Amino acid sequence: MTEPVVSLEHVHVVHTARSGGLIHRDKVHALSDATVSVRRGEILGVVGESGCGKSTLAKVVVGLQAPTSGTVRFRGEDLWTLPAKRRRREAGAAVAMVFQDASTALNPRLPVRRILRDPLDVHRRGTPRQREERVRDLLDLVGLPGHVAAALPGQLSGGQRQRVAVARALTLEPDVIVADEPTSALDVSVRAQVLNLLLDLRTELGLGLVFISHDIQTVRYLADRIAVMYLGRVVEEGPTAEVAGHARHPYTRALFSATPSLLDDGERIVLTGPVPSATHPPSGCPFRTRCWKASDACAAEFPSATHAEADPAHSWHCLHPETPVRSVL
Ligand SMILES: Nc1ncnc2c1ncn2[C@@H]1O[C@H](COP(=O)(O)OP(=O)(O)OP(=O)(O)O)[C@@H](O)[C@H]1O
Repeated sequence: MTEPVVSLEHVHVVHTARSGGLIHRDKVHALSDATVSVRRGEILGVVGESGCGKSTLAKVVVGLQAPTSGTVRFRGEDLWTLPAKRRRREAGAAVAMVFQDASTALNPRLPVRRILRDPLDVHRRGTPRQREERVRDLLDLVGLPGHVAAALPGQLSGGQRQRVAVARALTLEPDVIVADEPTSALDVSVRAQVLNLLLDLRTELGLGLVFISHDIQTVRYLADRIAVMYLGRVVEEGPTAEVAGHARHPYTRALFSATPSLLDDGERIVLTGPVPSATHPPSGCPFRTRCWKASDACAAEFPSATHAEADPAHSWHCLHPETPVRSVL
């Protein structure tokens, strides 16, 4: 297997949030002990409810968010031990981000040509003529006609704008793109086009993709591997067919029970009770307060990873895992 482009090893991100005036500060555990990696040519889907830490994970993967503890490696190098200038250069060259809403992520006053040229100018890539050619190639790559170069973002449709955002992310030829809910602001009719564009780019360029979404069906369609997050923790991870078809963590099972497939038994699990706060997460397994299988032992500590015998790439953190449901076909 190839070396990961980015790998997170036991990464924690703790934010300090003010509450009750200047004196009192709460610690928000946005990401706890995350160990994930992404390689060229593979699509890692990250799923979980709102506030579970998906965007924080995305920012760590692109090098925008420093870990409070743990290690972030870019092509094997410990990113946050590098001097700031070099860190930005390494991160900028390896990974780029596509944000949720291109209408706010793209400068509305700049024509598309300038939006796409800017990173090339800043990083002094090629001659002015080569940069112009690169702009044309980028538009072509994302399926946009050349005349779009002269348009302002506001003159484009939502789908075209998101294609420009993807082109911008590709400008410096990254190995991996992180897409944080890239289609949620789009009409349903154009969502599939943007998703298929991402799939095509993976094939054509051997690009790696971290695809973050709360839409499980989309992640299932797109991803080779899935990481399931709950309250800052990755609770299950593995190949898509294993995680979606033979979920072992009760939370994953509940999440996927809403999207039946031939592989599951069709039982719908409805979670009750509020999602606990990331400021005061429950001790041990954070899911235990909503879990129908929780025992006293679950409050003691977060369970270490168990790996599936059939496929060690499939792992989960649970003391009372689900029995895998096998296909009846
Ligand atoms: N800068 C910050 N300061 C304080 N708390 C933060 C900050 N950024 C994120 N958080 C908190 O960290 C937790 C994880 O947030 P994050 O945005 O990563 O979740 P998410 O899964 O991406 O949510 P959503 O799907 O709603 O975007 C949340 O409780 C959030 O309120």
